[in-house]
Amino acid sequence: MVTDGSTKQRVRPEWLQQYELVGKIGEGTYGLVYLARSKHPSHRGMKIAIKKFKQSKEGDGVSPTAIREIMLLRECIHENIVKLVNVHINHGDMSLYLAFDYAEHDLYEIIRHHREKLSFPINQYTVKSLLWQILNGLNYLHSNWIIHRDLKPSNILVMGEGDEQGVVKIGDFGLARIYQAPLKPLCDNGVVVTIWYRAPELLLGVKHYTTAVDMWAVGCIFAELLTLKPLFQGVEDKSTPNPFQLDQLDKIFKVLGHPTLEKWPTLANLPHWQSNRLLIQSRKYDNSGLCSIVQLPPKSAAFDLLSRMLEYDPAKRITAAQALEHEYFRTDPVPGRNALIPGQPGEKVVSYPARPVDGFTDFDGVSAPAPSQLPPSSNSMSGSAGQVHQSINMGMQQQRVQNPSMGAALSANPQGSMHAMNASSMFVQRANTGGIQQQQSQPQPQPQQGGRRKDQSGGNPNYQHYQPPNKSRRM
Ligand SMILES: Nc1ncnc2c1ncn2[C@@H]1O[C@H](COP(=O)(O)OP(=O)(O)OP(=O)(O)O)[C@@H](O)[C@H]1O
Repeated sequence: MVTDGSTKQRVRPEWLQQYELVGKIGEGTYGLVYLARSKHPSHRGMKIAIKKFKQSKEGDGVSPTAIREIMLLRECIHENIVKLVNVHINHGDMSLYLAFDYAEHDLYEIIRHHREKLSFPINQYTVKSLLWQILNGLNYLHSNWIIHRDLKPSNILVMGEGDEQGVVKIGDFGLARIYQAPLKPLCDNGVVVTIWYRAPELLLGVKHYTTAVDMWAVGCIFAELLTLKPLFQGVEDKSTPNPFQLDQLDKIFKVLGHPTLEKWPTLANLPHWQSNRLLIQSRKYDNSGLCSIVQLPPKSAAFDLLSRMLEYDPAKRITAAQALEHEYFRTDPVPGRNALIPGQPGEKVVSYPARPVDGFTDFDGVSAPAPSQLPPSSNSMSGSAGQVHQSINMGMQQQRVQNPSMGAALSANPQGSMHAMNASSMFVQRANTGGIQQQQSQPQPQPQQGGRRKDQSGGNPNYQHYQPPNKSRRM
């Protein structure tokens, strides 16, 4: 127990005492992300990202989305997939906390840094290494029947200083699911891929997702790495629950031309193609052409790979496994493990900024007073979490208060319901999960080392006003 000097007592969950909470680093659809440091003697000071999931709307505890994320993540062990190190549940409000290895960067920030602060593009070696590692992680997921479904730059994490510097980690599996029944209709889930990275078959109402939706998103990310600008920036029409998003399709068709039945025979079966064909076909485009946008020679390996990722017909779209074998990765500069170093001697080293941390927002997303205003013994975040714990579900609460451990590890049974495990086993140890075997993909990127240099300032006025869709990304 911790008292904050007021009449209200705050309970400090035991699991939270393993960490020194530093502050909030981001916010997504499903909750807030915090930076913390481990206090454990063997890895004291190690940075951890803690994702707190919002309660489900029904207020009935941990949401199915969160359960899916845990089940998937606990099984996913691969160098290019973000590592889940710990799982906690606060029984007071059934809020869920997932602790991940912390990644200092993500592609959203890296691209933004080049666009807004630097006067040069991302070097070729870095682009290639980032892309190779995204594909390597994705190939692992797809080989294990997992579709990510929400790939976008902010979900592609890149490790900062340390042994894994410059290594890509695919993050945010909140929307992914195992598709053991690949043809199971997913209408009940709604449309899930963020609109700019959304594949055309989804926009036209396809009933069954395939791994090809991820490859489309990777194509969009590849183009964005080259140009520093989202390739298809459609405006989402939020007034409709159906997946048909005309403006997004419009942006795609403007660049790639109209899809045809010749190129995409199953187009005719898509519900929103049938109902909107005349409207779509009445629009005329003087196609700007993909190669002029990305400024790649049409015969280059890079352009060939990009076009195959942006193939209209999902059945013809290149797979992650095929993409890893593409000529693009065999030609100089070959990809490496540390993506954040120059490919060639003499090329500029870029120092990407650390994530901004909002140290005054507590675990409830509520702004706390500055530390100077707090009594010496209080910890604003842990205290606050305890407060939530105390205020909800008193029956369970009283039982829990007597239990020295306020958190508990989670296990999810095959029916998807959760139960708390013995508090003494509250650390979910990946080593014990018997996770999915890592698939070997080749060629393995060659490890490369290198230092960094402070960034070069200089804005690119063309992209000053670029904003991500729906919400601001940070804080
Ligand atoms: N392991 C991590 N280490 C460091 N930062 C992370 C980590 N995981 C997520 N983040 C960052 O936290 C922010 C919010 O992430 P989150 O996954 O909750 O939302 P999102 O991907 O931005 O959006 P959405 O959840 O709506 O898809 C992002 O900037 C993301 O890069």
